[in-house]
Amino acid sequence: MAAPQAPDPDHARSREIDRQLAQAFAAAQTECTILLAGTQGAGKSTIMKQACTMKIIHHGSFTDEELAEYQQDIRSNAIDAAREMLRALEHGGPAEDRRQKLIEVFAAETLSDAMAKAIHELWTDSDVVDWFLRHAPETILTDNASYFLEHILRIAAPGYVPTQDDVLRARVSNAQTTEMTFAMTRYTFKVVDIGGQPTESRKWLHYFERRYYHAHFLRSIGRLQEGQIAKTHLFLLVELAQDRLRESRASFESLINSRYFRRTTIVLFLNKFDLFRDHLNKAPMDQHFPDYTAGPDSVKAVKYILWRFMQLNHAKLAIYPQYVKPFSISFAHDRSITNAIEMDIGNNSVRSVLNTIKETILRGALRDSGVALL
Ligand SMILES: Nc1nc2c(ncn2[C@@H]2O[C@H](COP(=O)(O)OP(=O)(O)OP(=O)(O)O)[C@@H](O)[C@H]2O)c(=O)[nH]1
Ligand SMILES: [Mg+2]
Repeated sequence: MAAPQAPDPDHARSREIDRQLAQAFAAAQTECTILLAGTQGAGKSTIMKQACTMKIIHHGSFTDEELAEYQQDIRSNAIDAAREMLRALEHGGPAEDRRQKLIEVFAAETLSDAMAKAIHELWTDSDVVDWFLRHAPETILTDNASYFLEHILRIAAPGYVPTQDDVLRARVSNAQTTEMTFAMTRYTFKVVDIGGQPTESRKWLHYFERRYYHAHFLRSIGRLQEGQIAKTHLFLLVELAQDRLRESRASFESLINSRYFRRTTIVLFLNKFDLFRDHLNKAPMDQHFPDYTAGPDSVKAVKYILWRFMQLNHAKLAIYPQYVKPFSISFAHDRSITNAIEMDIGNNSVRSVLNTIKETILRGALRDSGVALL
């Protein structure tokens, strides 16, 4: 009797490759990959968090467990904010006695009750407030430092559970890539946050390289037709911080003119509009852009910045600008906005941006994108 034949490893491998190709082909029909790119701190994870609350859209918020997970990070954000305030006050600020007192309690690493009280006392001191106003722009605190200082007593209280707004304002830099998938009608959106460490930006190109070769391979063996590949959209986040615009413009220019993105839809998010608007009076635009002459009007200033970015689009890609306010919680002063365009900018949410994109895709108005069409 003939001995049973040993399984042919080549055959098994070939079947496995077939299975993977079939899977990739099926996914390519309806999957839309959104790649979040942008310099460190531009707001990629904040958009991710916002998309995450969309995922659980019916609850419209993070769960209590998810909120609680941020407690430590928010407390350390608050300590960092207080340190930043102290550093700024070192340069001739008022209330030197209270500053010294605060430095003493800062010996502890965790946010104690005494520390929170001392921070609160200093931050609400009218001389300190005036001094910060008078010494802007060199004393403008970063991002949401003033928010955490304002809420210091609540954040330090025993049993503190962060609110959704606290979580959106938390700064937790991620070096690792995170992915999230959610469905909208027949599309599956995969949002990929590649992390913004300077060395990580290389990963963007790696990521596209992999997709490029993979899709090319599929097409070359006749499994994919033009337009059937996964749609990949590059969401480029640019923070509207005047002092970081030079760096953002450089990375924008190299990315959009790279061969990988030649057929990719680019959505340019001009982010942190609320901070930009608040800083505009304290830090006039012409300090960084001498040819800008339209004064402290935030809408004109944003349009000018957008124009400067669009000038770098040598490859003439389809770029869709969006102004986004990622926080669903409204800012008190938003109500006073009367200018219709400004209203539009200030009230745009990630959800409406994604909806617009979804509709545009469904209408087929956006060019088919993705590196396989290179
Ligand atoms: N006020 C305000 N703060 C924002 C906005 N977008 C992001 N932030 C804050 O900016 C900080 C940095 O945002 P992240 O989302 O962590 O930035 P990132 O791009 O993920 O940064 P890395 O992970 O370091 O690459 C956080 O404290 C956010 O809350 C905005 O539109 N307005
Ligand atoms: Mg991040």
